[in-house]
Amino acid sequence: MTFDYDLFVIGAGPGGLAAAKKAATYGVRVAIAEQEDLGGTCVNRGCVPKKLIVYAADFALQNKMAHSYGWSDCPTYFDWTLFIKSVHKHLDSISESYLQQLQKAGIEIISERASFLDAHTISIGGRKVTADKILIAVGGQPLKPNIPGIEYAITSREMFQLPYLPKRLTIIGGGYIGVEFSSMMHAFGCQVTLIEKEEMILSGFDDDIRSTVQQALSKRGIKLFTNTTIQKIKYSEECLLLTINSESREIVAADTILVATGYNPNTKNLGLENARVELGENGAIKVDEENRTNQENIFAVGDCTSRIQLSSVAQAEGIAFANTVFANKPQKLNYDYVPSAVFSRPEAASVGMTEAKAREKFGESVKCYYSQFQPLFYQLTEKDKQGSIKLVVNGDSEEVLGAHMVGENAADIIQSLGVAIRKGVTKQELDETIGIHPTAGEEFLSLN
Ligand SMILES: Cc1cc2nc3c(=O)[nH]c(=O)nc-3n(C[C@H](O)[C@H](O)[C@H](O)COP(=O)(O)OP(=O)(O)OC[C@H]3O[C@@H](n4cnc5c(N)ncnc54)[C@H](O)[C@@H]3O)c2cc1C
Ligand SMILES: NC(=O)c1ccc[n+]([C@@H]2O[C@H](COP(=O)([O-])OP(=O)(O)OC[C@H]3O[C@@H](n4cnc5c(N)ncnc54)[C@H](O)[C@@H]3O)[C@@H](O)[C@H]2O)c1
Repeated sequence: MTFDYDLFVIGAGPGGLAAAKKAATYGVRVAIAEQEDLGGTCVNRGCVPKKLIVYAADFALQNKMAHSYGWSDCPTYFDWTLFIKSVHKHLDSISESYLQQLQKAGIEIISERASFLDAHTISIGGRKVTADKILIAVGGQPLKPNIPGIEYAITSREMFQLPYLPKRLTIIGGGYIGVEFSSMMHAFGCQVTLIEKEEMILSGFDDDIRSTVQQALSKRGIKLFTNTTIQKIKYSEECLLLTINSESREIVAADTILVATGYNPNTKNLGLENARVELGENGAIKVDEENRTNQENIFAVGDCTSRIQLSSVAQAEGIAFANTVFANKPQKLNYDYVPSAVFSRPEAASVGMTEAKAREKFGESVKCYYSQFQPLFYQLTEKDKQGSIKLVVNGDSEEVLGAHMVGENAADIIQSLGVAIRKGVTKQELDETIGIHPTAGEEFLSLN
């Protein structure tokens, strides 16, 4: 049987784009369908605009300290509307550059929503196309909990479209998105309340990292409610009123409510039943280690598989898929050492096992090295700004199992350290390494 394409990719986020581009280098005839802008969540309403807002917020934090560094205080004004316009202009230019890259690679771009008619046939823009292999890379979308009045809350998607900064912002969910936005928006002068249902924010991270970030956010003036959920949200002329289910049963007033309680796979109305593709929990596409679904010719990568919902992971899965299927270079990803960072202030980053996970696996032989330090940058001014680092080590082999950090440049430091940890570096080898002084990263080389 002949097909219109060798590979049809649904979704042009980091996963779909990486797979399409890699497959095209192997001489494969590729088409990619995208219903919105090229680049997916990451470029258009995730990592990239988020990091630009982090940079904008850093100016506010640095301005506060500038007088300690000899700069005279002068009035400053932050124009959110102007700033967010220039962010979107930049995002458009990234989408445009993807368009050129895809065209140059000979990949056909179809700017429509795609859905399955059967395992080899896709319906798109009122026509049918066929493909030998199909890759599902449709990402996810924000999950809104079932709370009366939740329709008044916005998601991270709308945060990037805010026409002006709210005076009072309440965030439901103290995970990656909630913590990052609470930190950025507080720096711009918003009164931020963060509500988390667990005992501590940032579930999944090492407990020492969670508590350091939590204390730092509180110290900066973010109002935190943990062990707390929302009973209802009520609209009033002046504001939105949240009734919270905590010991105090307080009512919190907000101008804007951001809900950031997780991401669900985008697998509804995709016609997956027509192709008989099996779904798992919360509609995640079930795949094996080579990203193959239960259908021999259909694969899935990225957030829609709900493995690790990060851009770098989606991208790596896309490349591994193309190498395995089109270049006869079978590639399975190792998910044990995926580094990740929370771009709050202070920044937090992690690679490898948390102390709790390591103890679960290796028991009492696990050794942990923990230190809090005062980053030089803050030493002229805010005396209580603490960085913290932690190494989790297998006591028998001395192998480093995990590294965790809160503080300036944590993401970059952990990323580099991740290479050594993945290669099995021992605590002794770290101790023997000469660092760069004065930096925060050198703290990892002298832990005792
Ligand atoms: C606010 C925020 C901040 C984030 N920050 C970071 C960060 O700093 N670092 C990090 O690593 N990750 C971050 N992430 C996560 C990251 O954005 C995702 O993990 C990543 O984008 C997943 O890539 P993907 O290719 O699986 O899906 P997506 O990027 O979601 O792309 C899927 C694409 O498929 C398209 N699509 C869906 N259905 C169809 C259809 N039927 N037909 C055609 N097209 C379709 C969608 O329009 C979308 O463009 C962040 C996420 C958010 C929301
Ligand atoms: N820097 C980054 O890499 C980055 C940044 C943003 C998002 N992301 C990705 O996007 C995904 C989605 O982010 P997210 O922050 O929405 O999800 P998340 O899973 O990181 O956090 C959700 C939080 O909401 C809490 N929660 C759930 N229901 C609640 C309720 N009813 N009331 C109060 N709290 C509740 C959970 O306990 C959890 O702490 C993440 O899993 C991450 O993979 C990554």
